[in-house]
Amino acid sequence: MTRENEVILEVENLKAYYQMNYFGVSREVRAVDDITVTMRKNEVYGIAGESSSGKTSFIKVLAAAIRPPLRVVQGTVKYNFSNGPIDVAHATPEQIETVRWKHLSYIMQGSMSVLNPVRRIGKTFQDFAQRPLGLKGEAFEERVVNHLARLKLPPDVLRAYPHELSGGMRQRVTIGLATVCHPEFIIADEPTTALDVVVQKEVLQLIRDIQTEMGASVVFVTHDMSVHANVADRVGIIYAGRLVEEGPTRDMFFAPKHPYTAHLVASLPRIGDTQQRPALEGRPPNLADPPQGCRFHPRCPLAVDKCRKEVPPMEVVGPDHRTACWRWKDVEPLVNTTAPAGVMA
Ligand SMILES: Nc1ncnc2c1ncn2[C@@H]1O[C@H](COP(=O)(O)OP(=O)(O)OP(=O)(O)O)[C@@H](O)[C@H]1O
Repeated sequence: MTRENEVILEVENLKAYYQMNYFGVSREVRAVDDITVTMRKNEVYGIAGESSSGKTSFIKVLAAAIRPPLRVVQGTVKYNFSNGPIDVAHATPEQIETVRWKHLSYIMQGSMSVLNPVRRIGKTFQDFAQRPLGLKGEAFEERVVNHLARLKLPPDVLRAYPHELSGGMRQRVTIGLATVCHPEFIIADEPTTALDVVVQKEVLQLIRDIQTEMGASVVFVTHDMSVHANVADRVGIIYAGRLVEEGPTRDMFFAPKHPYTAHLVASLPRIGDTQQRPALEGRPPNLADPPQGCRFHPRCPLAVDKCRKEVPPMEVVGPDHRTACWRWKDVEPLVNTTAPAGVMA
């Protein structure tokens, strides 16, 4: 087995719910509902899906950043790190500390939420990285300055407060924090949202370069399919708390096997395309009371009686390609075969 095919993360039957109690009435939001997925060393895995589908909740569990009311109610999240295996869904805070930043790092949504507004960037680097790196004084500073240079950030950034930097610089600082310890697994939530298009491209290229250079695995979330087309090796689609399809990026764009993926892909602009794009009717379900059977059935143009009653299992439909749809053989791409921006025809 080559290093590329080695498994770094195995998620099995993961369920994570928000369990709340208001004035004696309990409510459960099934944000992550029975997800099984494997990720490999050296790969970039993109997670897509519309707002409130559970993407952030899922990667919070992967990042061992679970806080009440979110709770893991079933399943395992096992990493095979170089310092040994760990199931972060059931590990103690002390065990998670042994992998945090050095093996597993997390770029949260919105860089300002990680950067303390009243702390200089240099201090934040100390808080995050000094202990995992085991370096002090000049040796630590040299390591950080060299790393910042790779991210095209000057050393005086370390003396700045977050508000003194531009949005793009702040995002690069956040990527710097998440990568300075050379982690084996990097998790990024919407790393480019709220940045302008030019900076977006720069930040994506940076994540790609660092990933290649360090041989790390990256899982990132964005609802923007064109980002997946440009960056991901494989893409997983989440709908209403469930993984509904995953496959090599190219196959997902050219031969989707789930009607929801077909809609997401069709929403991408194509050069010279004058075709009317079919709109997806309806709204995603309430995760406190999801529909029976396939959760996509109320919006699905292919739905039959079985879809309303029985949950479709994940089926292998091609090399590295799985889908959870009773009617996957009837799914057709919704647009002509012109490649969307960034996807090689
Ligand atoms: N702290 C919370 N308490 C209760 N419910 C929550 C909480 N955070 C999220 N949820 C609910 O969990 C579900 C999944 O939300 P999540 O943020 O994971 O989705 P998402 O796909 O990341 O959305 P977005 O793209 O808008 O960030 C939604 O129904 C949301 O309302």
